[in-house]
Amino acid sequence: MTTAHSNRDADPFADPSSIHDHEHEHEHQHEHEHSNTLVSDTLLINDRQVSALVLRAECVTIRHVGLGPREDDRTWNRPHWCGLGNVWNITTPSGITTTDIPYYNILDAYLSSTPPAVTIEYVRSVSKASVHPAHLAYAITSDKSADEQASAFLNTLLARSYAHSQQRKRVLVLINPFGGQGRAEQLWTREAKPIFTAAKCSLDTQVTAYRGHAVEIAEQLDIDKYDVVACCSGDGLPHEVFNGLAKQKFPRRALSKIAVVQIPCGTGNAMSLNLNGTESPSLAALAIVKGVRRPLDLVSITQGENRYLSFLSQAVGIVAESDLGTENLRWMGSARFTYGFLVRLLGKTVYPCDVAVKVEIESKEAIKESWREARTQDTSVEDGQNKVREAEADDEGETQLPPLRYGTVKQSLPEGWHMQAMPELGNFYCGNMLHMSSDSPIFPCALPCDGRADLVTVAGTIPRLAAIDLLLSVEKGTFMDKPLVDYRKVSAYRIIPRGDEGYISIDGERVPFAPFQAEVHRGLGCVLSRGGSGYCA
Ligand SMILES: Nc1ncnc2c1ncn2[C@@H]1O[C@H](COP(=O)(O)OP(=O)(O)OP(=O)(O)O)[C@@H](O)[C@H]1O
Repeated sequence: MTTAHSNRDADPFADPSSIHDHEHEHEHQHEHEHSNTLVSDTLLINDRQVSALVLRAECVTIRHVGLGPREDDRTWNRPHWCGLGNVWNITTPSGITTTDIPYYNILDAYLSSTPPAVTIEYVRSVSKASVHPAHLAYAITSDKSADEQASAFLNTLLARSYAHSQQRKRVLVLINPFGGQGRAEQLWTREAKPIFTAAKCSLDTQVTAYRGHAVEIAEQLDIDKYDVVACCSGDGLPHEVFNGLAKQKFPRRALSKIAVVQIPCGTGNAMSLNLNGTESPSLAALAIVKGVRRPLDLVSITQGENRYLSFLSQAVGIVAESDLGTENLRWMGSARFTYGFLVRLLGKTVYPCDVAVKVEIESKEAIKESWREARTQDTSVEDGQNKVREAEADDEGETQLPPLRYGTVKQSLPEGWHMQAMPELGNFYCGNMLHMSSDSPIFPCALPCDGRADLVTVAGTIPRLAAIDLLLSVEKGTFMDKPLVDYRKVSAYRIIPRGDEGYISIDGERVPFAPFQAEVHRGLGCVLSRGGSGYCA
C-alpha cells in the first residue's frame, strides 16, 4: 500500500507537511488528469445535491451536483496538514465539484434500509491538532440490485479504509486521572472517545486509582476479551501495562496478543510521538483506530531480586536527574527539565559508574548502514505483520518470559564482558524509541523490532560550550554525529552506579539507585502504529 505515511517513513528527516501536501496534490493531478476509475467503484446517489460516490486510489470522492456543498459546509474542507489526509473540494474543468475524503479519515460506512441510504462516518479537522467525527448520509434508489451494489461498494470502501488494520477493535481504556495536567478524563471524553465510538470499537473504561493499579489490571486481564489496552496517560501507564501482562500466567501470549497504545494525556508522551507522530489525543485516537499491529522490542531489567520490563528508555546521570530530581521546580512546567539540565551541564556534573556492555554494532557509520538496510527491507505494513508472526513462531511452545541469556545483575559478569570504569560519566542513556519527548530525536537509529537498544554515553567533563552545542544538536538532528557522543547498538549491559544516592530512570519512572542489568528481547511486546517500518520522525 502506498500511503502518505509509508512514503514519509522512507525519509523521516523530511518535513512531513511538504511531503504530504505534495503527495496529495500529485495524487489529485494524477487522478483528475487520467480519470482511471472503474465503473464498479462508482455508487449512484439519489440525492438533489450529490450524484455519485467514487472509490479512487487514496480516497472516496463525492461528486456533487452543481456547485457542491453549501457555503457553511465548505469551511471544513479547507486543506491543511494535521497529521492525516485532508478533505478536499475540487472543481474540475468540466464544472463538476467533488469532495475527496482520504480512506485514512474514514471510520465506518454502512447501509440502512428505511429509507435506503448509505452513511459514511469519518473525521474532519477542526484545528491543526484536532479532528472530530462527522458523518454523511445519502439516499440510494430503493431496489434490490441497488442495495446489493451499495453493500459491495461499502465493503470495498471499508476494506480500503482499514487495509491491514483490524476493524472494530475491542479496547480496554485505562485513564490516569493525575496524568499531565490532570485532564486525562476530559481529554478522553471530548477528544478520543467520539472517534472510537464512531468507528464502532467496543470500549470498556477504567480509571486508575493508585500507582501500580494498571499493573494489577493488566495482570488480571482476560486477554481473549480485548485486542488493545489504550492508556490515557503519559508513558507511566504503558510501562505498567507491559509489566502487568508480563505477570500473567502465560506472559508471552499476553504480551503478543494485547497491543498496548497511548492516548497522550501525560507530561511525557513518547509512545504516541514515536508510534503515531502526535501528542494530540484525537489524532492519536484516529491512529489507533487505523493502527496496524507491530511487535516491539522490550528490555528486561534485573535489579536486586526483581525483574521487570522497560519499553522506552533507561537513564543514569544528567537526564535522569534533570527529570526526576527537579520535582521542586514543577511550577516551571516543561521548562524544569531544561533548567535542571543546564544547571548540571554548566556545573560539569559527573555521575561515576562502572559499565559493561554487550555491543552489537560499534561504529556510527555501521549503525546508520544497518538502520538504512532495515528500513528498506521493511517498509510495508505486511512486513510488520510478518514480524509479528515471526515473533510468535519464536514463541512456539514457550509461554513464559524469555530466559535471560546473560543472567541477572546478581550473577557474575557474563563471559566476554568487560567492566569499564567511567569516573567522568555525564550521561548514560539507552533508548528503544527515536524521540524521548517532542523535538528530541535523541536515538535516530532506534528501530521498533531489531532486537537491539541504542546506547548513548557522554562524559560530564566536556567543555561548557561543547556541551551546549550538544544540547542544541538534538533538535537539529545532528547529535549522533558529534564526536563527543558515543553511540552504540547493544543487546545487553550492566551498570553499577557509584555512591549511595542518585537517580535512575526507567521509562521515565524513578527506580532504586542500585546496579541493574538490561537485556533486549526482540519483538516481545505488541503495539499499534500508523504503518511504515520505523518510528515517526
Ligand atoms: N490514581 C492514581 N493516583 C496516583 N498515581 C497514579 C494514579 N494512577 C496512575 N498513577 C501513577 O502516575 C504515574 C505517572 O503517570 P503518567 O505517566 O500517566 O503521567 P505523567 O504526567 O506523564 O507522569 P509524570 O508524573 O512522570 O510526569 C504512573 O506511575 C502511575 O502509576
